[in-house]
Amino acid sequence: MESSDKADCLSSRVSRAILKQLTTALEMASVDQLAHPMLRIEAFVQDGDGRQDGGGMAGNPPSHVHIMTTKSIKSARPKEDKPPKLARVQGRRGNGDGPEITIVDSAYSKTTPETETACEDIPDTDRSSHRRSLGALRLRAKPDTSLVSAFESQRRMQVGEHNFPKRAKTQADIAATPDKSSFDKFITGIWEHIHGGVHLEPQSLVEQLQLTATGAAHALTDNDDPRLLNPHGVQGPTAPLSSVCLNAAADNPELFRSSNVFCRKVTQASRTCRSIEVIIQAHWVEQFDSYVEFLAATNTSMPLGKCRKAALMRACRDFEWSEKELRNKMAVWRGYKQIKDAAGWATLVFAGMGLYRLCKYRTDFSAKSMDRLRALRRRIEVAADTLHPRWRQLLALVGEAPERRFTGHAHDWVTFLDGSDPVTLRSTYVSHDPNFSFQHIDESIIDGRAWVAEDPRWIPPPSAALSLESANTCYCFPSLFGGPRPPCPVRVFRTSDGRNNGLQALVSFERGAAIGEFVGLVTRGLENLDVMESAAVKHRPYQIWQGHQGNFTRFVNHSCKPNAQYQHFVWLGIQRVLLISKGIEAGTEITVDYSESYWRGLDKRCLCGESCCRYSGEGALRMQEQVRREESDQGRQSRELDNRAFPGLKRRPPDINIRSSIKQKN
Ligand SMILES: C[S@@+](CC[C@H](N)C(=O)[O-])C[C@H]1O[C@@H](n2cnc3c(N)ncnc32)[C@H](O)[C@@H]1O
Repeated sequence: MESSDKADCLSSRVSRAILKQLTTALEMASVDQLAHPMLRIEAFVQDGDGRQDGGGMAGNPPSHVHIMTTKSIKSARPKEDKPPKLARVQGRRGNGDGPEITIVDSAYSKTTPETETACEDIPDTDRSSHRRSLGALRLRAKPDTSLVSAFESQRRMQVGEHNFPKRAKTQADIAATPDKSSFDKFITGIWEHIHGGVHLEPQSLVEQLQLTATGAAHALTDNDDPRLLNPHGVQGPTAPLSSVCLNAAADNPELFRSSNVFCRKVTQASRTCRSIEVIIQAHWVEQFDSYVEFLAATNTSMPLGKCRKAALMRACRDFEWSEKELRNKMAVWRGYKQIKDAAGWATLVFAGMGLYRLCKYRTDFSAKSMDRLRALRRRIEVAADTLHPRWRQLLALVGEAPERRFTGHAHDWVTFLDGSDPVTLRSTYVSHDPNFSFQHIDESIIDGRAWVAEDPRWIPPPSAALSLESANTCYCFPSLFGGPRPPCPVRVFRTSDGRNNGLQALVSFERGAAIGEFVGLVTRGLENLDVMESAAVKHRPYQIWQGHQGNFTRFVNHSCKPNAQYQHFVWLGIQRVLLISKGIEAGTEITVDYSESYWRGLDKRCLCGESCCRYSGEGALRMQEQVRREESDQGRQSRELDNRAFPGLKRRPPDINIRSSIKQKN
């Protein structure tokens, strides 16, 4: 008899014996009392060294047989009573050297007890079906492919050696998965946060309001009374939250004002908290690294990897996070540290929400990007120190010096595009003007000696009514004149081509946007100096001079292909000269066309470097010659005067003249 047949017989005998024992033990007259009786036997046969395969143990390959049978032990039933079929799985394990493992499940037997008992007498032709119906014990040399194919159309789960059980994605699954909308993500986010690691503790909020808002938020603003944060006078960290908030209706100006200030303070405080969060997290990564170094130094036999693991495990316990969670967070925090290393703490403190995304997805952490950040470092620090004088107080939390490095006005510093240390504005002028001084102003100052008590920029109402300039319809006006002007995102920088300083746009300005107003001393009669010439009323020209007073427009250079222009507008009856973008990319220099009347007869050459440059080299000389010829034309001279008086009406860009009255040498 073949070994497989022997196993079948063995299976039958064992089944019968167990069945007999079971019916006695369970005091059953017959298994027919059971609705779906099944018998399942599992047996192992292996070498006596106690090893099993698959465990990665060294030594001889295991020589064992693993036999499982799930056997129906009840006679055939009517079709409608059949229990649902179980999955039939047939698999093989082993490397071919030793006996194989065969697993066969048989759900429902059509065999009768008689056929089971007479196994030796079964004709060869019936044996395969007999074996299958028994789902019997067997040793199998090859898998029975007939079994596999018989169930190919059924749902099958597989457990691979290393895979977690999963159902393969079908093409239909992929096609049916729509992109999640932002709203769906928002809802999912709520569930994730409610069930996730968010800790909202109102009492700690009170502490934050008191400690952070009065300390750190106050650090970011100069002039507000921190007591306004707490209009109800919270005395200590244990005060209830209700005593902090404003719960009365704002039905009088004072309460409304308190509410405004309170809301602003809390908003600033949460912004400050975000800054604190990122610098602490970047700093924690530094501390983690130094703790790993400490472990490596004190345990010389411990490999660095193990030191890291030990530090991580220690941190996981203190954070009360899983290793996976901490590792994920740490990857982001390490990004913060890298950015801090390249561009300094100010970059982290003033980074927006983009910082998290950048560090989580590491979208652009190339060496080139880091070099760009390094070159920005000093420019960011100048802006941070001068516009937020107390921001460095936050650095006390990470053991850094809180003293600011760059004092004064933001434009008292000249920065370098290559990232070199900034220099003072004064130092860039003293070589040609030892008495150089510059006062930063937001509004023009009327030169009393030139204009006594009147403002030459004033436009009388009848004339204003006729003028297009009086319409005040430009959308730029609210941004420039509708409230406090925020500092303009521009920076004075040192040019590398002999034009001394220039003005750089830190953000992009869309075409038509007002960048700022040309302000300075409103005077008249100046000669041999760079001035803006204008006139609100015909035959009453005035000059705006930025020699000692002005704003950032003072540093706008000329280009023959400019990306901005000066334009007249009238605001509340006063003519203004605005610097308007023609479409400016972030990081580029802001330039205007000073106009022909500026360069005419000037013993300077234009250094704009544009291929269309009109005032340099041969072209410039030809232009100057032509200008000389034109100047002899008296009629043209008077037309020019008109144009200067009403540039907004009669001339389009360049419509304002910066005029240098330096006399022509000949
Ligand atoms: C209004 S200021 C501009 C800022 C100036 N570069 C500075 O450092 O103060 C005008 C002066 O800048 C210089 N300048 C501006 N544009 C120039 C250009 N395209 N070529 C040469 N010099 C230029 C000239 O010296 C001019 O007198």
